[in-house]
Amino acid sequence: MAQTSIIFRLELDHKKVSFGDVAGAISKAGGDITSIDVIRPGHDTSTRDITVDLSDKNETVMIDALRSIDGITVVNVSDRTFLVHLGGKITIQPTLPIKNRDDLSKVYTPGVAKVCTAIAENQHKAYSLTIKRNTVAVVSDGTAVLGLGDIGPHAAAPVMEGKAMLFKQLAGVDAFPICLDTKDTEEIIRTIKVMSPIFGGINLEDISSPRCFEIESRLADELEIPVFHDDQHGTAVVVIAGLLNALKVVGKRMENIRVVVNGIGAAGVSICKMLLQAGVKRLVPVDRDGAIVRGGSYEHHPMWQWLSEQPQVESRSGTLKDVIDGADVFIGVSRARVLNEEDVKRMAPDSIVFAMANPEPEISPEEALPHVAVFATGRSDYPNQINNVLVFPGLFRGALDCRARRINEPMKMAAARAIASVVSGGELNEHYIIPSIFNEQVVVQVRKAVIEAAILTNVARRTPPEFR
Ligand SMILES: NC(=O)c1ccc[n+]([C@@H]2O[C@H](COP(=O)([O-])OP(=O)(O)OC[C@H]3O[C@@H](n4cnc5c(N)ncnc54)[C@H](O)[C@@H]3O)[C@@H](O)[C@H]2O)c1
Ligand SMILES: O=C(O)C[C@H](O)C(=O)O
Ligand SMILES: [Mg+2]
Repeated sequence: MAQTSIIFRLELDHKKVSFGDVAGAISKAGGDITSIDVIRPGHDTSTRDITVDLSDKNETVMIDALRSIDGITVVNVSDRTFLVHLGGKITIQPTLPIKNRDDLSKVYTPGVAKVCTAIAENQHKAYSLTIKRNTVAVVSDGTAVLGLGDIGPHAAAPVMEGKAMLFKQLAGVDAFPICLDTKDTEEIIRTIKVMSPIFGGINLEDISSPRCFEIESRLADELEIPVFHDDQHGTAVVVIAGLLNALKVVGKRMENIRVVVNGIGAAGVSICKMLLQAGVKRLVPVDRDGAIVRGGSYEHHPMWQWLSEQPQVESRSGTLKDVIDGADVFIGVSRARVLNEEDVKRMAPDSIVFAMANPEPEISPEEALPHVAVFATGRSDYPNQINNVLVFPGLFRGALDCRARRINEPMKMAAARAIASVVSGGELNEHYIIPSIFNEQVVVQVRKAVIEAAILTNVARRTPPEFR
């Protein structure tokens, strides 16, 4: 169940209640007190901020329980998650101060004109003389935000700001969130193209399928900077990394496993493609209407049509509940709670379940864990977090540092292997198949692997000194 952290500001009338009564009521309503701050001490009454961890569902129960006690006044309730978003999560800062007219004349007119002219004469100088060398646009139209669906560009912003924070903190990449108020494929392509001169790369985010496929492939072809749809390829890369290690834990091989992928949207299509590249021979892609089968007809969806033409895709039709029977691996990038305990029980022995829908996985750990050998989700509050945040910071760090023209398949596979390799043989076990995002080796290794692959495949336009 999802946990949340709430701060209750309470005024206590000491003639009627003791702090012990408050603590007892909180615990009875299912909360854990994690901190207590005395805001106003007093003999007769006092005000305290009590931080409580509780399940999402218990919040109103808790408020009612506290209000019902004579002597407690609930002054305010604040959700700590909202508090960290107040005013947005990133800011822009100059790299040097402007202290006097001399400084001003260099960073701004008239001095700046010389620099502009230099770039006009040689456009490549934009990489050394502007923010282009280190800046990525994180672009969404708000149509497939996490698993929340089409919630619009304003509501998408907290996720895009979050991605920008992660880019900066983990890899030193300056990323700017851009939420577009259009769902029109051509308009999105055109908008990104016209704003591209200032950016060194484009990270597309939470754009629903199937539009995301055309938007990405057109931009990748038409722009000279890397364009990467995070939900497709970031997810596929991290899934392959997790699977490489999970297979070692259970002692199975890519060539022998039967894999069910549920949710053949942005993430699912790219995961299927990368599984095939990694050597999977039995693949069952499943969407809302059941399995996508070899020999089927999916004219309305070119990527599903492509999948149905692959020899490794099974021809047996059925619903998720049918095809899960005997599967070695389940990868969910669909919706919350589409699997239950009975379903995972019917998988092959030593099964692997990656339930990656956000914010609620396809099956909860409580239900899955007793029946599977390896379990992972996309969330930071459970073990084995398989999330594309392990990929995009290091991947763009590498792509920017070697000025890659694009991000190709060998670069993605190299990134997957690099992430997997951060967990050493001695550390690897069913609860630790994927490194933490706070493991500094992740960005270091992904960057290195991506640059090496870019140089080998001739998409690098610069060789960083340590690779010469
Ligand atoms: N952990 C991660 O790093 C990570 C990365 C990307 C996406 N995700 C999650 O994966 C999910 C899908 O993301 P996306 O960007 O691919 O979205 P998307 O909208 O492109 O695709 C979702 C697909 O799931 C299908 N679907 C919906 N309900 C289904 C059901 N009950 N059974 C089978 N298929 C169903 C839809 O028809 C669609 O094809 C979201 O919950 C998202 O948060 C997680
Ligand atoms: O944003 C995340 O946490 C992962 C992924 O990009 C998603 O859309 O769920
Ligand atoms: Mg996303």
